[in-house]
Amino acid sequence: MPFAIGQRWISESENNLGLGMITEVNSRTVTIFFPAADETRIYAAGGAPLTRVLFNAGDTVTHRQGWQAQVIEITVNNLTALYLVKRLDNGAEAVLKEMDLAHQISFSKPQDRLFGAQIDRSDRFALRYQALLHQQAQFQSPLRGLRGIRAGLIPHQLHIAKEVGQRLHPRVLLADEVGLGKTIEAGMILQQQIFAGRADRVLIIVPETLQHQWLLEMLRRFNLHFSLFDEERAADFAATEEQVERNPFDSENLIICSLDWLISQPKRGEQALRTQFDLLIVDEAHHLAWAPKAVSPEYRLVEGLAKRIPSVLLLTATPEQLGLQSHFARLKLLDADRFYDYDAFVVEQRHYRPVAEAVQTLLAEKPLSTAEKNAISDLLAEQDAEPLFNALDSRNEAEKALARQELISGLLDRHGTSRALFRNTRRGVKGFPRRVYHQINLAPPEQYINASRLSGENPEPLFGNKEQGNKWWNFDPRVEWLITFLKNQRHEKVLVICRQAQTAVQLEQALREKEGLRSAVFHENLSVIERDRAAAYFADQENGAQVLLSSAIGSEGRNFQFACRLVLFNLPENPDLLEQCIGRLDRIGQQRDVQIYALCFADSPQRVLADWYHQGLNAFEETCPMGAALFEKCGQKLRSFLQHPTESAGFDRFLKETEKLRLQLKRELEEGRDRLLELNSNGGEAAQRLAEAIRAEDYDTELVNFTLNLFDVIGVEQEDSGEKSIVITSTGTMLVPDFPGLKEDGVTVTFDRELALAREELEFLTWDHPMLRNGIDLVVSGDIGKTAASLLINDKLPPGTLLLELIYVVESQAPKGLQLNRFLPPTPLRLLLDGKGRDLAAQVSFSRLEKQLKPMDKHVANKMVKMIRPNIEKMLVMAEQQVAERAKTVIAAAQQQADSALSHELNRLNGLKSVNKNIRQDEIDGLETLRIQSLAALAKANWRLDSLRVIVSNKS
Ligand SMILES: Nc1ncnc2c1ncn2[C@@H]1O[C@H](COP(=O)(O)OP(=O)(O)OP(=O)(O)O)[C@@H](O)[C@H]1O
Repeated sequence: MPFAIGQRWISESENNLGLGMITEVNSRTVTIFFPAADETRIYAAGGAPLTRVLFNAGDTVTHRQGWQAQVIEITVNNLTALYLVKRLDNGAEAVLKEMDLAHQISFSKPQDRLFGAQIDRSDRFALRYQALLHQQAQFQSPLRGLRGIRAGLIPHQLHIAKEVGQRLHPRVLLADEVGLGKTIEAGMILQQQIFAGRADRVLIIVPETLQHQWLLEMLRRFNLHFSLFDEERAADFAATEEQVERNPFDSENLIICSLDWLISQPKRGEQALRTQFDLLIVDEAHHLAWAPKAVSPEYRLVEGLAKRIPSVLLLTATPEQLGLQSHFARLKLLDADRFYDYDAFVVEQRHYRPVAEAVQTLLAEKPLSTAEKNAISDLLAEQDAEPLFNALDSRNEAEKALARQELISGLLDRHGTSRALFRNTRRGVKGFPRRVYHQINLAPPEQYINASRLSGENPEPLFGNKEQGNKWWNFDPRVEWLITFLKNQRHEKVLVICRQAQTAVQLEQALREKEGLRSAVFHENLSVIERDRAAAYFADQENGAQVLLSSAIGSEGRNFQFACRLVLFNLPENPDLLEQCIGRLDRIGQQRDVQIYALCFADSPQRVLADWYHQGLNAFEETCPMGAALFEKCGQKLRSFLQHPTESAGFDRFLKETEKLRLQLKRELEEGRDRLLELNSNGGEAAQRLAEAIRAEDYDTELVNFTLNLFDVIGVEQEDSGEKSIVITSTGTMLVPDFPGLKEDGVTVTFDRELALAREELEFLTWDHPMLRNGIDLVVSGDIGKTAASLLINDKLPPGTLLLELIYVVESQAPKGLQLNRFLPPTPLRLLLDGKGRDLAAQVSFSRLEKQLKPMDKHVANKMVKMIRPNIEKMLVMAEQQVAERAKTVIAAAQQQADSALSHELNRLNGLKSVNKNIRQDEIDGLETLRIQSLAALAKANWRLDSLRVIVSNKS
């Protein structure tokens, strides 16, 4: 092509110079200036490594002033081009001279890049294809959001997380017994929702004492960076002279704040209500008290939020702590349609047994008796159970299993609280240590007797302000006992729980002054930072405090399983609080038996309570799920014994009665409600298999190879640091200025879960890690590897045989809210065409071909592409025709999958509506609209050429 001044060309060997302009031409040389790089090159006119840039009608071009336009027509005048264009900014038509084109140029279509001399390396093309395949696999993987957490693989947690995390808008109460990992479950649900694009904005509301713990857990285990909001932070958004007041909750996407703060500062609660969040988590949700005539402000606030926020997770280990009504009210927050009438709920609770039995038979894969079939038909009155019974008799095992599963989930859904409530118990989760109870009976000091103060459960506050000799810690034998106990166990960490902050503070002083014992205190009058500092001081194994003296607030949520000795200086006032206290130590990760010491004075209310807890409820040595119910039932009698602790008549009988009631309730719960809940909550064998599947993916060679290759191709330096970890650092020669997650001074990464658990400073790499997800994104959304040219060394092919390897991507560009990636993620389709347009992809796999390829010199590649451009263009047309069929099949399968998944959900809701008149029609309509919109969007799904490689054969 002849050169002329003003023409635009690009360098074939130095793409980064941008779009050059010919400034001088003579018979021997051509001079070209590259304004973007401010460089001039002079080439021999004959063999200049330059490619002419000409646009065609329909292409988008950029003017050097920055505006963009679409080419309508091109005319060439005196060897330079004039483009008639339509501006994209204002729609006006204009003439754009070639020399006025922007100096930076980047072709995005692979064929434009190929013909525009922007040919990339073959290894980058391969990386791009692998990245596309992995991206697709990750979108479809059932393990997404579950496998990347820095945590052990515990089946019941994984089961709940998977079951709930994949729902469109999960609204559930996570009520595992204390210390079984509700925080981890909530985090995994959240992670899946984030990955699915369903949750961007998340609000976590927790008690003040747990804010930092949540902040750390989210970061450490899930790589989620939350921001902590309190009054100080919110005050930054106050109105100034220049600005009106802004809503602080609009300023971040992931927010943690305390319930106490939102309640004490009603304005903040209102601001939270005015912000749109996608997901709400409320920890220690038993604080949301509700009674018909006494709705707590906490409940009211969360009720308001739960009405606006589509996904809600409530967490509590003791759901019935404030009574069954409050429990029901909380379930109502989650699903007002399912929990619409308290009386009906109470009746329903009594009728779990036949449901549990029917489910049990189905689970055991035993044939159903006629009576059982009748019972099921009654229970599932709204639907015809007959076809499912017939399917159970079928010979087709898969059909049978499906029918069984449908019956079970139908029964659980409609007649249990199961869809909204998950509860695992220690009984169902193996590997917990024992709890050993020690009742320490002490003689009461005279002061307490004389002052007739034994009628109070904690006498010591009355002796806190007395003159020195009469201060309680100078005569209370519990102090001496504690000192001796601590001295005898110098190397053991001990958690001491008192009822009041004052007791903890005074005890600290006494231990320090009397024996120089180091202790940390933890109570409500300390700031949040001071509390965290105290907890950290206690946790420090080398230089930390031997003992943590805590008021009752230390009994919630905290992780103290590194200690195994609990001293109850005062006894908690109800069985659920007692369980919360013991749960600080008796939690996942506890390696030793938990030793519980209750300090009691003879004939004191504390002694009465201790005996009732121990002999009546057995609540020290075992969890007592029926504790709250028994406390309600026996409360009055218990109070009378507490008021008259010296009158023992009838007390033994009362203890026996309580025990009898407990055993009876236990049996009922185990056969009925709890059995059902557990069946639904622990996931059985499927959960074990899930854990196994994730374990098998840890250290997966595909993952390791891809990651190392990614680092390699991008130019990230890797150094093996032994012990299954690698140090990676950025270099000045990386393909991109920044690699996601790579810090300036490097990062140490590992693929080993155990190592990552033991060494928190290491990044635990899985397909879910941001470094991989963003790294994949970096490759597939950019231009890396969009084109390549390679030599195929194969003696069987005639030299010069041309093959074109094309990667198309089928995708749907629908609004994010439809979350179509679950049905149709960007899906790569590979074609390998020969000159006649035959697709050899099925015969010659990517990896097989890859092994026979050799890189081609860039200069040679550009020359070759120029020469064979007409052939390539013909093959591109043939490829377009061939890919269409395959892409349509992919789209049709996605449509079918979407239809069946969304129709299933719709049928479920319709089914529920027939037993529950309160199911809102608008909810059903909403789901139907979603189904229609999703199918319509999928019908518009399209495909595009993503990348291509020119391959020419040669002899070895
Ligand atoms: N899968 C896991 N791998 C490692 N540690 C875990 C795992 N699950 C839970 N833990 C640890 O066990 C302890 C209890 O977990 P978590 O705090 O989530 O329980 P919880 O049910 O919320 O407890 P609580 O009822 O006290 O609020 C924590 O220290 C947590 O880090």
